[in-house]
Amino acid sequence: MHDSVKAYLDRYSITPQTRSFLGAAPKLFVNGQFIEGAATGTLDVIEPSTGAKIAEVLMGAKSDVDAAVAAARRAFDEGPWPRMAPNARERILHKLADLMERDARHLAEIESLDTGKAIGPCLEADILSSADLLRYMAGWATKIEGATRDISSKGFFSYTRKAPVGVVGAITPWNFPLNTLLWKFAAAMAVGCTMVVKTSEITPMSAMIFARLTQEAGIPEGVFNVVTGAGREVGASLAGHPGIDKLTFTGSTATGRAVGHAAMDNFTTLTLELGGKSPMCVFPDADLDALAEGTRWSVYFNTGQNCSAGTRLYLHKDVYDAGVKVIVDRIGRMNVCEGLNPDCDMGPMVSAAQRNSVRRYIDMGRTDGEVLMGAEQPDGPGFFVNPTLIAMRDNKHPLVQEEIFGPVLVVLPFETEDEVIGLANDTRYGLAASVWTAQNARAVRVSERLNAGSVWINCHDILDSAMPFGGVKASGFGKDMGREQLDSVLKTKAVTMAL
Ligand SMILES: NC(=O)C1=CN([C@@H]2O[C@H](COP(=O)(O)OP(=O)(O)OC[C@H]3O[C@@H](n4cnc5c(N)ncnc54)[C@H](OP(=O)(O)O)[C@@H]3O)[C@@H](O)[C@H]2O)C=CC1
Ligand SMILES: CCCCCC/C=C/C(=O)O
Repeated sequence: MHDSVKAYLDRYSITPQTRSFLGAAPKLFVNGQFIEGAATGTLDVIEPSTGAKIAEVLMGAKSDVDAAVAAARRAFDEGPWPRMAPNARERILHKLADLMERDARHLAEIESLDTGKAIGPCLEADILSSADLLRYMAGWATKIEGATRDISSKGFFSYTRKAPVGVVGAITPWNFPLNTLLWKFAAAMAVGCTMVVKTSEITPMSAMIFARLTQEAGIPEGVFNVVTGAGREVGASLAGHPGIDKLTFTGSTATGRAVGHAAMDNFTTLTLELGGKSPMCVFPDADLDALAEGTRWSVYFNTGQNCSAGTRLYLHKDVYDAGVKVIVDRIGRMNVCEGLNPDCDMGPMVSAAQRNSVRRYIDMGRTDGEVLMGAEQPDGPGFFVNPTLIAMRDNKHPLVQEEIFGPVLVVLPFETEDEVIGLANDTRYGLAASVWTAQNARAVRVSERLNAGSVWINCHDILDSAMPFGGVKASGFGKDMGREQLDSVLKTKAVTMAL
């Protein structure tokens, strides 16, 4: 391990579990075993606050995906998991949530070291919220119901029967590695599916700890499998694998399109949770302090690496200056530093490539807009980008239309309700949006007209295990979380019996 990372770890009292995990390279998890499989080599895992290598991960091969899918298939076709009493599955999932809570600090440390996340928010938003989702979905295990349909007048008795869809393939991103894995895992497990997950090669570590916890909780072998490796190899072979029954993906719109085509070639059912460029529409009567806090939580939290971040701010002209001021005051106080620092509000970007991409957008903003905050970038080996606010005029500009995935907020003025709805909906994306006003009637009216999967009123990015999440248009389709997700991991059979 590089001296700078050793010194970084020594500055904070990390758990012994984290130290020992970093000493041993994570392996693939297939059929209940940690194996090297057919891995062709390793990939360095880079710690973003120092820019130095912290671990290595195995580069799995296509044959590892085949082995993992075969294990998941056996576990589904012959194993106890889909066949056990639903309340037995429920108990195991609650035990797994207990274990996540027991090891929450360790999981948060690993997630922070892998992604650069600020440890405090990471503990809450990444780890504990994932355990909460597991408990929420565990409760559904005993509540999967079909229905009877009365066609007795024709001399028949009919009912529907819900059954687990089968083997679920999941491809997860690097911005919320464990959390998005749980977004896929919890519902699938509750109803009795089995699963193969391919994690992002940038952030593979928390899934490995989670795999150990699934063993400890008593999830049978083959039910949950993890194959690390490159997207273009492991990810592509999982997406197009004829042995999976459902593919669920979170990531970029471009990759989502490719995996979607691959899945459709096999008639594999599909959930795509893709990019966003979510608008915040702020009317003159809005609570601007709440708005500033909303931008902190949504745009700058997680260094802007959040698909539903409210990164397009439309401020009514009457509160334009006041809105900008309150945001600059609030966000300017954020502590941008290394993620393990307990006082960290915002850590570095996940990778040098992501930092460079964000800097290119900021450079564009310097030329084509007016920088109101940030933009100057810290030196040093870590992948830091300061919180940035840029005034723009042209709604068609790439800074206003493209997903930057960094701590960069663009602000534009508007005058009328119709105008802001037009501006907000003028995007290829449709993941989320928010309305900020003291008038309930206006809030509801505007929320009805915003074309997005989630609309928040006087808040942004308030997520809950019970609320479905997923977009429209180039933000994808299908839902994670909420009871709405269950249908995506179930198949419905219509049964009719002659009386
Ligand atoms: N909606 C969201 O939450 C996310 C959006 N993004 C957006 O995407 C941009 C680029 O990030 P990037 O890491 O490239 O995101 P990707 O969409 O490429 O990565 C998401 C997942 O897909 C995998 N993957 C990559 N290529 C393929 C493929 N051909 N077939 C199957 N799976 C594949 C990745 O693996 P691997 O990492 O190994 O390549 C990762 O596990 C970001 O700047 C951001 O705008 C990114 C992440 C999450
Ligand atoms: C406060 C936002 C939490 C988002 C958690 C998961 C994000 C998923 C995504 O970006 O796709």
